[in-house]
Amino acid sequence: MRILVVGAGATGGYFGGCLLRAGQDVTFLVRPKRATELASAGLVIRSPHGDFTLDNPPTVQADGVSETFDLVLLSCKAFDLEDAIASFARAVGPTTAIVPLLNGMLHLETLDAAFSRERVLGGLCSLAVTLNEKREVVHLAPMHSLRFGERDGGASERVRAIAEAFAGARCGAQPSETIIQDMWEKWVFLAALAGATCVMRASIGQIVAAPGGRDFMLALTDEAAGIAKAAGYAPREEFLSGATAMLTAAGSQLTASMFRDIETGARVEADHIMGDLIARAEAAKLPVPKLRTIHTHLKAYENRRG
Ligand SMILES: NC(=O)C1=CN([C@@H]2O[C@H](COP(=O)(O)OP(=O)(O)OC[C@H]3O[C@@H](n4cnc5c(N)ncnc54)[C@H](OP(=O)(O)O)[C@@H]3O)[C@@H](O)[C@H]2O)C=CC1
Ligand SMILES: CC(C)(CO)C(=O)C(=O)O
Repeated sequence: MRILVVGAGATGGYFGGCLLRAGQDVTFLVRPKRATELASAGLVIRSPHGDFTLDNPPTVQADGVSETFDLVLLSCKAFDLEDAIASFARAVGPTTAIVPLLNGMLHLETLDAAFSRERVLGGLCSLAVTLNEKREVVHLAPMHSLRFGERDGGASERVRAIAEAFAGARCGAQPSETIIQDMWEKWVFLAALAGATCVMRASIGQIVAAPGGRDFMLALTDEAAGIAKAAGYAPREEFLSGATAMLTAAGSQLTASMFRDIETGARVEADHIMGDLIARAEAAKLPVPKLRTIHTHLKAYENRRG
């Protein structure tokens, strides 16, 4: 299977690197600066599962894309989506499957409009990963998981083929027959985690140790879960109990990637993750005051960045 990983940042570098280490036919679509970094230092991955370096990983830049691929693993941030689509459009042929790893949901519509719905699968990844000052991919905690599947549910030949490609990659990748439900649940979890850690500038453990912190986490989760329910994807009991435990765990050092981005002054996906969720609450006439405040906070941060 010919695999194009769009972006070699935190998530793309991690999952693409695991596939490449397993001997898969992987090419990274990168911009010039990242191409230079990868050519000189290789793709360096630091992980609790073991560090590894891939020297000279195969890369291509947008103007060099001339062939189609079987699988496009899309790992850009939402604010780069249009640019990324233009960059990898020529890699998409009649049978190409696109698996996006972005948080949120709105990108599915953008990808459908660009490539047609049948080429776009559902996808998500759950892990904490970042790039350090040396531009190495740093996997911050052992958890890693990647899900992909047909948006209408069920199994398919192409999903089986993708699962086979991931089989030796040792990065927690699994097919899902409920991928849209999974994506909604992840969005609920992320909205509460990113919302709280960004607005409080603190980890879950630090928030729940503060007066009202636990109640704040529960109320935020409730707001987000209500939106998922109104959209027809009420979070499952098992998900809700696991998520609530993680979002209220005493001493937890858990934060969101959006929090890490704010800490380094980087751009955030405010509209894609929080704004779109609020738009869906509005459509369902649901009051979500806490999520609204968080969105205002993120937009104010963006305004301050200029
Ligand atoms: N980091 C995490 O722990 C997690 C992140 N996510 C989600 O995954 C998505 C990706 O996040 P993350 O990996 O952290 O982001 P990063 O910023 O680390 O990586 C994104 C990469 O995409 C590249 N990119 C953007 N546009 C293009 C383009 N046109 N051509 C080639 N490369 C491009 C960027 O390249 P360049 O270096 O040139 O800017 C960058 O390297 C987000 O939606 C995020 O919310 C989900 C789970 C966990
Ligand atoms: C929910 C979480 C922490 C897991 O992947 C995430 O997606 C993020 O930090 O962006």
